[in-house]
Amino acid sequence: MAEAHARMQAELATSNLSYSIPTNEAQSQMSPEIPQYTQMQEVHRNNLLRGASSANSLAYKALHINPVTLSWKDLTYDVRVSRKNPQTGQSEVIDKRILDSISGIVRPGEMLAICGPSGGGKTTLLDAIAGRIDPNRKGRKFSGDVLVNGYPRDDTFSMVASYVQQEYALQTPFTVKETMAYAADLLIPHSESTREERRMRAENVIHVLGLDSCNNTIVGDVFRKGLSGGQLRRLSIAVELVRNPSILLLDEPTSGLDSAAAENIMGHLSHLAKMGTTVVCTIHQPPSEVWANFDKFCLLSQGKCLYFGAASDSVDYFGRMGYPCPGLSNPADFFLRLANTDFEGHADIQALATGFKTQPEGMALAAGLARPIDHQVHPHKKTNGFLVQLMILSHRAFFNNARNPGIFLVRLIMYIMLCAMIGFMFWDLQLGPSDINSRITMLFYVAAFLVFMSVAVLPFFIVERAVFLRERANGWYMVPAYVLATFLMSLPGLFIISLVSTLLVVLPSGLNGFGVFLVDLFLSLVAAEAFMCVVASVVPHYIIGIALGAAVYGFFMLCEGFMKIKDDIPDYFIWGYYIAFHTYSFRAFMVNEFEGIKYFVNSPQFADGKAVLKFYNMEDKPVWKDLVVIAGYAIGLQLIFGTILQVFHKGKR
Ligand SMILES: Nc1ncnc2c1ncn2[C@@H]1O[C@H](COP(=O)(O)OP(=O)(O)OP(=O)(O)O)[C@@H](O)[C@H]1O
Repeated sequence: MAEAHARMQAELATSNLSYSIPTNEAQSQMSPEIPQYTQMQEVHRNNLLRGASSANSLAYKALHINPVTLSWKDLTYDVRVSRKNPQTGQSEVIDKRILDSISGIVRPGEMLAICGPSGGGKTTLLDAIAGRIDPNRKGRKFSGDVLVNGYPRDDTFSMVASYVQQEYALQTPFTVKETMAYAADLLIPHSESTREERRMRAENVIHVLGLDSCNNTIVGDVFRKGLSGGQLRRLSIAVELVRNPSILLLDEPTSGLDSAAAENIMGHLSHLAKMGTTVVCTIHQPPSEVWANFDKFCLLSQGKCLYFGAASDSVDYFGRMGYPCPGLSNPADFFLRLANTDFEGHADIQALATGFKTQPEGMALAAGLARPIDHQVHPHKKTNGFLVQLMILSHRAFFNNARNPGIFLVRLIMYIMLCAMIGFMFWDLQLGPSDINSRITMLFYVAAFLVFMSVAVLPFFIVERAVFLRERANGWYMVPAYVLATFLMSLPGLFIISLVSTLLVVLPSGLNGFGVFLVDLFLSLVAAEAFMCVVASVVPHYIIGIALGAAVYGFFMLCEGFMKIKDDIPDYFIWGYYIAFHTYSFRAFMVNEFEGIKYFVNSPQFADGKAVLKFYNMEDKPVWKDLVVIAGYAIGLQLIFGTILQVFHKGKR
């Protein structure tokens, strides 16, 4: 027990935020709103601690949550869309109302479910609460206030709140334990915690979400089976819990799960709420077991609020409004049928939305919003510095690359197979006329096709992008730290691929200049990978990215000075010759190979290597300059990649 207390103390000491935590005395002076929370929390805490042998109880206690009341007033969101006018048949541009003056309040210890039919506005409302809607985008109009303990939400919101999105975005090669360890290392300031304390925090969250049994199971991907859907969902929640957020926002936490898994997750969320977390989740159609967990319920349809209040009062409310819920039926199913305007039998949405404001429940909401909040929270930003972030992200990126078969192993095998074929095809080249052709075509193939194969990594970069987006939107780290870490940690794998490829190509064929060949291939692959990063950051789907990458590389191959020598390239394509990094890569391979060849045997056209270079407009082109240009491309493309992430990938829509 003493050990458990020490563990809890350590947990509290590593709290990421400093809040004014209400004392018992302060709590007793709180408004009538608060005792409901504190008593409930206390009872729940005591119940959990009574069975103190359970690891879960201690873990819950160690999750010391600071109370935050989240409220929103009159959130209205219009989007400009074009549609066909049903009367005239002409297309017209209209302002579509996605959210129509939505208000609500959730207090610590409460779990709010935002329900409604598909397209009702649930995700938009959650995004609006979380500040994930960009009000400055063209064609959008957004108004209304979101308040944290009565104060306008500001940029410290990401320190108090965590958002768990619907799609899983986790790095696939890591186990639950490793994923949580990285989350703790990134989110908990190292200046205020020891490594041991961060590990303890991670372990506690693992206990809280019941993930102990799969502690050593990997997330999994197309190559390897890993966690189940329910476990993935819980891990997605767990990584955001590691910094003890006071507010937890979840978009469809049960989507795609069977009813047992859904019930299990909602049970965990309900526990978290009872411990003081303010929980808001969207949910499409909760089964009755899940419905039982909700304290508050909000029903949306066509962006309008049909009900906001205690879940337990909703059946009575709709009965009063003329829609009695049939006995023995799941209230959530009944409400969804009322709100779903796609099918027959729905309620009069406008009448319900207008009527709500005049009913006692609507007036209680308005009164709750007007009342001052008694508990205070003063979050201030406390994050790790650039170097600490760089160190952790580099560590994570290194092992992610090394263990992700799609990023390293599969590519290494592809390169080994292809380069072995090249080696055997061009075995022991001599100095005859046909060998001149063989050397040139081989170097073109290496410069063009080995670079082209970097397209294969794109789908994995798209998966990585989703992880980055989630983490950045939740304020995990700075973009430059992420870009630099991923860039630096891609280098060892690319060097191994380049070295193995060079060994398999240069040694069997007897090409010249092993060292320069290796450096040229390595830098070309680094530039190619940087280009793929840029492509991955701009395309909506990996298939479009592969098509785009293939098209650009195909064009660069055409322009690199082999298919047509530089002087013969038409003027309208000559820019392609200059911008393609393939040009510099191919030229460096050629100069490295031919500059040292003093003669050819029986070759009337080319007396020596220099004559070949002259024919290809490559004479007097120092290799080092081309290598510097390729390195410049790699760095420049990484800078473009970082700028795109910084400016366009803020997690707002
Ligand atoms: N930027 C936008 N431009 C046009 N329409 C939009 C935009 N954002 C949201 N919408 C529309 O607003 C409506 C609400 O979308 P939202 O994703 O919030 O619904 P939802 O209730 O979460 O649905 P689901 O349960 O299917 O996820 C939909 O009809 C959607 O097409």
